[in-house]
Amino acid sequence: MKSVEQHVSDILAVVSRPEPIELDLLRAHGTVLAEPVAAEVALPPFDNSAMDGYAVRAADVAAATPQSPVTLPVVADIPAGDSSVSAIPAGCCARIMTGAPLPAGADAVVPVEWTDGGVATVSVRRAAEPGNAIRRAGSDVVKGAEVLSPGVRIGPAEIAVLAAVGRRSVSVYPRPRVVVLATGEELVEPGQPIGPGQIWESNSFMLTTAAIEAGCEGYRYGFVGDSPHEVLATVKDALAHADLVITSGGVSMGAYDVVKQVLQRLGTVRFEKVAVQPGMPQGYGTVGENRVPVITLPGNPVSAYVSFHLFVLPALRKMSGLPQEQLPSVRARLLAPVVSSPRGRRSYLRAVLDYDAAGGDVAYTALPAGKQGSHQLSGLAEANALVVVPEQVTELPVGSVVEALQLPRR
Ligand SMILES: Nc1nc2c(c(=O)[nH]1)N[C@H]1C(S)=C(S)[C@@H](COP(=O)(O)OP(=O)(O)OC[C@H]3O[C@@H](n4cnc5c(N)ncnc54)[C@H](O)[C@@H]3O)O[C@H]1N2
Ligand code: MOO
Ligand SMILES: [Mg+2]
Repeated sequence: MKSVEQHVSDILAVVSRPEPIELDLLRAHGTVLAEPVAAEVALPPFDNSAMDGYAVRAADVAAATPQSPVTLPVVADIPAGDSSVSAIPAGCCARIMTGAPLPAGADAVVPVEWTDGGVATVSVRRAAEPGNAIRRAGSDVVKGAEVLSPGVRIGPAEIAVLAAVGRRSVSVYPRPRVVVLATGEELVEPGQPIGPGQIWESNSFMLTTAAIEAGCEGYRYGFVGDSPHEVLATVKDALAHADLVITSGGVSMGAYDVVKQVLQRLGTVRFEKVAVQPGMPQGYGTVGENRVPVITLPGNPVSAYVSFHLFVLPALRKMSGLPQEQLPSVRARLLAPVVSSPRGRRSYLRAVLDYDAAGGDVAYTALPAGKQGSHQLSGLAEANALVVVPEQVTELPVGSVVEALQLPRR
């Protein structure tokens, strides 16, 4: 059987990072930056006041105390955005607001709270050190400095930085369009009644939303039955709209597992067994004239979920322009035993990971969440981690220290 690592690297070989596009700032939210961004001007661009108060020469108010305040004439009023006051003479001051340009001649700002708030003259009760309440030009960013590097995901903080350096649009990698198609004759749309032998379809909903949470455009193509004709027609149609097609179901040994036969006809897709539990039957390749990458996941719901995190996420990262990165991994102490894990396959058990302040160098506990069968979905919602049981390990007592992969936060 093939290793998990080999399967990830095989999948990464069939997907590629797209050419960057220019997007308006708000549309760029959630995408990955494709260019280094530098500040064209210093930030702040000019010396300015950090407080509402009076721009003074520190020397003029050096003797001010509550008992003997210093009174100065107010020769100008400087709101934010007003650069008309170029300088103040010695022995005078200007009323100034937060963010307003500091006039030449002034070297300190006295907050209004230290004064009587006068308009024509002001009485200052406290001395200000030179530089008090002044934000110097370039004290945030010097001119020409790189403020963002390529490969970062653009969230609100990055948007703030981009806007603050004057960018209205940026070069980013387009969000991958991920089309999800489930297969299975037994499937029924949720909301419709189910008959004997039928179940409600869930994988395409899970996979579509997981792709969206990973920053992609996710399209649920719904599901098709197990007729080769139907699967073929639907996959062909999906290809026109996809940078990646994810299928669920129909990849194991069953007589009606048609995904295999259909995709082999449409392109170069390999179907293999990966040494993992759950998620053993896997496929990947490219299909159609445009060689659209396809990843075929097993139909068992938990297998599809775990496979998404192990095999699809790395592909989505590459296609999004992100650097490769594993799920965050911590060491945790098991709160319940692992009774049996298949020899030769690495198990991923969904678990509840908790911080353990008393744990010393093992700072987490992990409690396997619910029943662990590939069809047993119910424990998934409470799980926030996958506990890794290595290939050669078949059981683990309570208290064993294990590796736990943290699932993306919701
Ligand atoms: N003889 C063998 N049988 C099976 C093997 C094997 O090696 N030899 N592997 C087992 C393993 S492991 C898995 S995992 C599954 C994979 O099956 P398929 O990918 O072929 O998926 P299906 O047969 O279509 O369905 C499996 C299971 O999952 C349910 N399912 C499928 N799609 C959905 C969906 N969209 N929403 C909810 N549930 C879904 C389906 O009803 C089946 O119960 O094969 C084992 N068998
Ligand atoms: O490998 Mo399957 O995913 O055990 O159910
Ligand atoms: Mg099957």
